Amino acid sequence: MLEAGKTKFQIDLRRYLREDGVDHKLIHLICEIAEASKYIVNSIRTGDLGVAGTSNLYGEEQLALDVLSDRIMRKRLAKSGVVSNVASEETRDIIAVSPHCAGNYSVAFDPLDGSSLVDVNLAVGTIVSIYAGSDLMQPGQRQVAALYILYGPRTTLVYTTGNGVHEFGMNQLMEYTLLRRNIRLAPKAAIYSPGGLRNRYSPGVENFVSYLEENGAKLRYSGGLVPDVNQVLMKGNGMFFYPHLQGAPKGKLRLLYELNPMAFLLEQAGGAASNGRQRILELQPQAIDDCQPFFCGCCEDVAKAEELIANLG
Ligand SMILES: O=P(O)(O)OC[C@H]1O[C@](O)(COP(=O)(O)O)[C@@H](O)[C@@H]1O
Ligand SMILES: [Mg+2]
Ligand SMILES: [Mg+2]
Repeated sequence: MLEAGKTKFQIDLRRYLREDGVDHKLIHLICEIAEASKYIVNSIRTGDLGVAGTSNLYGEEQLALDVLSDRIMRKRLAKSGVVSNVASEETRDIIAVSPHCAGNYSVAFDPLDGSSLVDVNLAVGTIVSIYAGSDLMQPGQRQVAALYILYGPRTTLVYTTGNGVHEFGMNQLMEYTLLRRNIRLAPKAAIYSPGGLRNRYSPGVENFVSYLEENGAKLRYSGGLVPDVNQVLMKGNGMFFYPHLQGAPKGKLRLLYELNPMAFLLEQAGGAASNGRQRILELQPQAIDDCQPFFCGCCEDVAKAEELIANLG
């Protein structure tokens, strides 16, 4: 297997996917998404950082960057020739591209995750979930691939096709080359990222925070799902949660666009992801805008969160 830094040449994403035995249409799709990200990163670096004057399905004000990133992704996917249906956090319905083409894939995505961090110049991302065929309303365990792109000081792409989790970095030529293969999580967290308002936590979640702190876990929270989950994965010993809250029993994060792809990646790294009562990847989505509480990261801590929530709520 190819190793970063152990060969004379950089190993690029397409070559790595081929070596990984990934279906050629899926390779094409992932590489098209990687291409789209070059335009998104350019927009983030130099584009309009203001509001678009519109709102999305969740009633949230859209940034010009939300709208632009969504358009960049949708155009690229529509022209890829291998996509049946797409669903985006920024659009109201599933959009049919070529719904009846056999052998195609369907894609759900969050084009710009962490919009509230744009004005303060913190890291943001794009999250992508891929299914074979045309059905996007399936439990996440049927995903064939998931990935995110992190627009931080460096741009990185982290993917799984069900054969481990691999990280690529964008080089000076804007090509993605291998940084780390087979990223793994330890069983227990040394850092934790708690989302949502703490004074609205349930007793179970409040106890979970105490448990993490008593076990020496340090607070590390940016407010962006992609950088926060990336930190859990790359440090290999973290816990992220955005729980059910008083007044918001389903939390804030979206099953199709955010939780399923992140859960697939975390499980592939030896971690776990739960809504506090059930494995995320087993949940049947009821609507494209379904939200769920989210507890993910090191498997022993996810199990502890489930235990405390079962006992205390
Ligand atoms: O600051 P809040 O409202 O608690 O929410 C933080 C969460 O919301 C998000 O920004 C939601 O994603 P979007 O930016 O794509 O809407 C996550 O990245 C983050 O984990
Ligand atoms: Mg998001
Ligand atoms: Mg978003």
